[in-house]
Amino acid sequence: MNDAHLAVAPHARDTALPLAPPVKVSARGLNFWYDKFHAVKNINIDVPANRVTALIGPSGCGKSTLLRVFNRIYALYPTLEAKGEVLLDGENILDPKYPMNRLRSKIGMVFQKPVPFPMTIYENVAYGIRHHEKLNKADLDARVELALRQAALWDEVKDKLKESGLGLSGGQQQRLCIARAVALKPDVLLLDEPTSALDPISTSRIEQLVEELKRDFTIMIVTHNMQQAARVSDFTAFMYLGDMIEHGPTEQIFNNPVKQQTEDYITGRFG
Ligand SMILES: Nc1ncnc2c1ncn2[C@@H]1O[C@H](COP(=O)(O)OP(=O)(O)OP(=O)(O)O)[C@@H](O)[C@H]1O
Repeated sequence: MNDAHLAVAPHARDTALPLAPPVKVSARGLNFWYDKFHAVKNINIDVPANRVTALIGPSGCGKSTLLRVFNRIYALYPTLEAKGEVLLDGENILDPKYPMNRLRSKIGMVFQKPVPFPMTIYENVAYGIRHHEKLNKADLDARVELALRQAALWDEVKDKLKESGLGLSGGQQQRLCIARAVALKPDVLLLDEPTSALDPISTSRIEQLVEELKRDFTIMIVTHNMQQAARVSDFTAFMYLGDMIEHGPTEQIFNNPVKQQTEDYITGRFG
């Protein structure tokens, strides 16, 4: 990949959106260890509300690890440790006193491989809602429909809600996983290489969807694909060996990076 000046999506300069969006999530002095391995090093970043922030960098640089720390997934494993803060609207979600249930409803995550639950399409979406809220049947139906619409899947599945989610195509399954995540009305959506298992048409569908979803959610996306980062994100952070080398508006990172390492990566000199 040798294109130093990737096309940056026009939405990055969208004048309909305010120029300086408020900060939704901030990492402050964030470090993470897999046992003794220091995988994420002293990260400080502000993630703007209702924008897409892409994490890029060569394989093993810590992108997915950082994303998962934002969802405190590591807390399930005793040898994993995070230090520092992740502030969501000013509250530290890494504080063990911050309830996990609340965290799961505020920060949704979608993984690389679509993994629907082995249940109906309807239940895939309703399951999480029921866990967090008590709704009557009509309200639950409405929430399931809304989530499937937000995930741009409703028209394709509205006549087969009682069929298994596993019967959908890969791209549809990934949109079902997105519906499952947005159904809880989270503030933040974390997308970990959401298109890497998908064909080009499904990939472009999801990219289009990400553009629509940022009206309602703050989005962080890990991607291997620099063109994808340039297409979908408003802000980009470049990581290398656990450090965040540089972050800023996507247009600046791709066209006018400050650090030599960023330029080398963007221009395909390493990685
Ligand atoms: N469960 C684990 N136990 C120990 N080390 C791990 C574990 N998961 C990841 N690592 C290490 O942490 C570092 C960061 O990994 P991570 O998966 O976050 O990188 P990445 O930038 O997302 O890579 P990729 O683009 O290849 O997915 C790597 O050196 C990796 O080997």
